[in-house]
Amino acid sequence: MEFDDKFLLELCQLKSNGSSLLTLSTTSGVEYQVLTNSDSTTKLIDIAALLGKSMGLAIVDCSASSETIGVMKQGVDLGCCVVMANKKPLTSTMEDYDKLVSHPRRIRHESTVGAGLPVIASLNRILSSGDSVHRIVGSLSGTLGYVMSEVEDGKPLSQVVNTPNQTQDFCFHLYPRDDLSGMDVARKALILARLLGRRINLDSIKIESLYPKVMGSNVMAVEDFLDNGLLLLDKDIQERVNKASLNGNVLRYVCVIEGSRCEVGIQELPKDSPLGRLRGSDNVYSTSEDTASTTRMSL
Ligand SMILES: NC(=O)C1=CN([C@@H]2O[C@H](COP(=O)(O)OP(=O)(O)OC[C@H]3O[C@@H](n4cnc5c(N)ncnc54)[C@H](OP(=O)(O)O)[C@@H]3O)[C@@H](O)[C@H]2O)C=CC1
Ligand SMILES: N[C@@H](CC=O)C(=O)O
Repeated sequence: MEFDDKFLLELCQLKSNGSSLLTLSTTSGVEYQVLTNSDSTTKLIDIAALLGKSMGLAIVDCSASSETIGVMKQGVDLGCCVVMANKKPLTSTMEDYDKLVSHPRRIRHESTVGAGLPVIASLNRILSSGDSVHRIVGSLSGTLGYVMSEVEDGKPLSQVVNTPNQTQDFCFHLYPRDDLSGMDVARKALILARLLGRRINLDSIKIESLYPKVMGSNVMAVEDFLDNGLLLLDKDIQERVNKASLNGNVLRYVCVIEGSRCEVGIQELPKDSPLGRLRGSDNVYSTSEDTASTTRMSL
């Protein structure tokens, strides 16, 4: 069935208001069904069993949930193709990862790293040509890129996070700490490291969070974090920005993968470097194919 523009617009408006798709009630006349998680899992598996092997049915995971891991793995077993924007299945255990990538021609997850940049395709191309990748450096979070640009322009972090943003294609909504903890970038780093053949888990990655553990989601409610917690961070980040600026540098949230090193965190970088020149939510990704960094690909 094809959804018409009116219906799709209603869906977009619902999500822009921060509501759940489960609350959908449309006047567009389109026939649709809203399924709870357990209903949708059962239906999906039934359909996958029917069409997976015979038609190469593709299951698409556009959630940000860990709950989809089981169904994606069953889909693979039932002969389906799997397509993911969701990073969580690919950053679960090595056992889950091995299952998901067990048929390389049947998995695609281009937007898990670099959003619209063809990062995964380019990296796979280099690796399948037989070249090895020595180093990856990138600014891989549109959200943290935007935050760093805004604090560089003198805005307090609390204001940047709390102000709805009209010009960017994201906003801090229900889970601001997914990005601010560095966890979302760490997941991207893990996906890249595993593509390079590293058999590591999330806990092997050194992650710098923009807030202390006492402001974590298991300690502080999201409203408290947004209204009070962030205010406590403003001074420190502004001091770091000013210190970098005195050296002619800027702060960027950077992912580095090299040898056994895999880390994500704030780095002070020259203003005129590829990452230093970034503004707003743009991403930059660069690989070096030899230790001297003379053979390089940048996106
Ligand atoms: N936004 C971006 O620019 C980019 C996003 N991504 C990735 O794409 C994914 C989606 O991002 P985004 O659209 O911003 O995230 P949202 O949180 O806005 O949307 C996630 C959707 O998934 C639904 N959902 C959550 N859990 C389940 C489940 N168990 N089964 C079925 N559906 C579920 C949610 O339902 P409900 O409506 O009920 O909450 C919601 O509609 C994320 O993994 C993100 O990291 C990747 C690249 C860029
Ligand atoms: N949170 C990411 C988007 C989804 O992966 C970003 O800020 O780039």
